[in-house]
Amino acid sequence: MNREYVLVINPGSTSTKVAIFKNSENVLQKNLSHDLKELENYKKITDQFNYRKEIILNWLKNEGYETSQLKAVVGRGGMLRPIPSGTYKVTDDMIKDLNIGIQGEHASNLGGIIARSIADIERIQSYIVDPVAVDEFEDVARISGIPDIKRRSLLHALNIKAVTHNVAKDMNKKIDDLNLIVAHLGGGISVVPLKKGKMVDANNANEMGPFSPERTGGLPVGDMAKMCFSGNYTYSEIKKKIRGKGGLVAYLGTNDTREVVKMIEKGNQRAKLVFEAMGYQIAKEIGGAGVVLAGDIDAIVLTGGMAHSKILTDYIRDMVKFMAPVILQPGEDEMRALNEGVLRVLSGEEEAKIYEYEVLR
Ligand SMILES: Nc1ncnc2c1ncn2[C@@H]1O[C@H](COP(=O)(O)OP(=O)(O)OP(=O)(O)O)[C@@H](O)[C@H]1O
Ligand SMILES: CCCC(=O)O
Repeated sequence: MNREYVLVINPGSTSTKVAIFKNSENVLQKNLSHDLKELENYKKITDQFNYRKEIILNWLKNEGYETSQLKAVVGRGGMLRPIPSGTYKVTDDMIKDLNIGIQGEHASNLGGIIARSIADIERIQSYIVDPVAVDEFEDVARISGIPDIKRRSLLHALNIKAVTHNVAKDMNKKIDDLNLIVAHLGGGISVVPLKKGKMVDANNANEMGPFSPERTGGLPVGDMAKMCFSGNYTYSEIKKKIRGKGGLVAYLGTNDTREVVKMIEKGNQRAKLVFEAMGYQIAKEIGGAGVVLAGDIDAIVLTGGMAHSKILTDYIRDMVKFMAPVILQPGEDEMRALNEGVLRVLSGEEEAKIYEYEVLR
């Protein structure tokens, strides 16, 4: 049988996106939703490995495909040690770090693990592309204010890099010639200054920066420390408050921006205030990113699911347009970006990186 397809796997917190590509053509794509009750049975995200893998293999079979038709498998890569941008072969040390969650737990840690396991059935190559741990920070961005804690580069690297390539192409420029600010506005928010194509700083969507549909972003640290030691919460409850149950969902009971917009349209003043506060914090973060670029900014790009929301993008645009033109690239095309990372390697345009040789610190 001809091996002509690349299987793309992108695990999210409650679903796994899967796609089959034939060269650049997306032949089939599906969002496989998972039973939340089932997911709650697993202590760690990586414990969901077998459960999600079986669902993916069943989907493949039900759609009439065999693993023997695959030439490669690629997964969204996770919270690895800091590494440069690129396409990586999934290797043993990488699997170890994904399983431990060396920089924390994240659904994308499952991407490489599942990709490797399905690829091993056929003895074909598995890859990850531009994982959330891509690190192009300048050293000055790593200092937090307390020596025990470092500011870390954890960001929506895959979509941000893909969007940067799109914008550069539209502007007929090379990414190395551009200074951009890209704000990925999804379930989590990454605001990133790109200096000549390099992501030299970022807010770390899990811990800092603006609040988002389901995350708190940065908080007043004194009050947070008090809350942690109040005796009212376990560590795991606090973590859930910060990521999963923080942000829009904490104030308004939904993490769906479309629902919030409906509330505002019906005259809900609290929804309006909270939504504007999110826009305000995003715009402020963009302002900070502009300072990182010393005001030399070619464009500000708004991307991710929430960039579909006109009311939000209009609000942000009004606040930041004095800095540079604002470009909208709503949604994300991570599946295509993952496939393209593999195609660049298979065509010989780029060499696959080896994690063990690339770890930065
Ligand atoms: N057409 C739309 N209009 C307005 N908001 C939208 C639209 N589509 C998605 N969103 C909002 O975008 C947010 C989720 O964005 P997205 O789908 O990019 O996130 P995700 O993939 O779940 O998480 P992340 O981007 O952090 O990895 C939700 O609040 C959702 O309601
Ligand atoms: C850690 C950056 C990616 C995400 O927030 O999901």
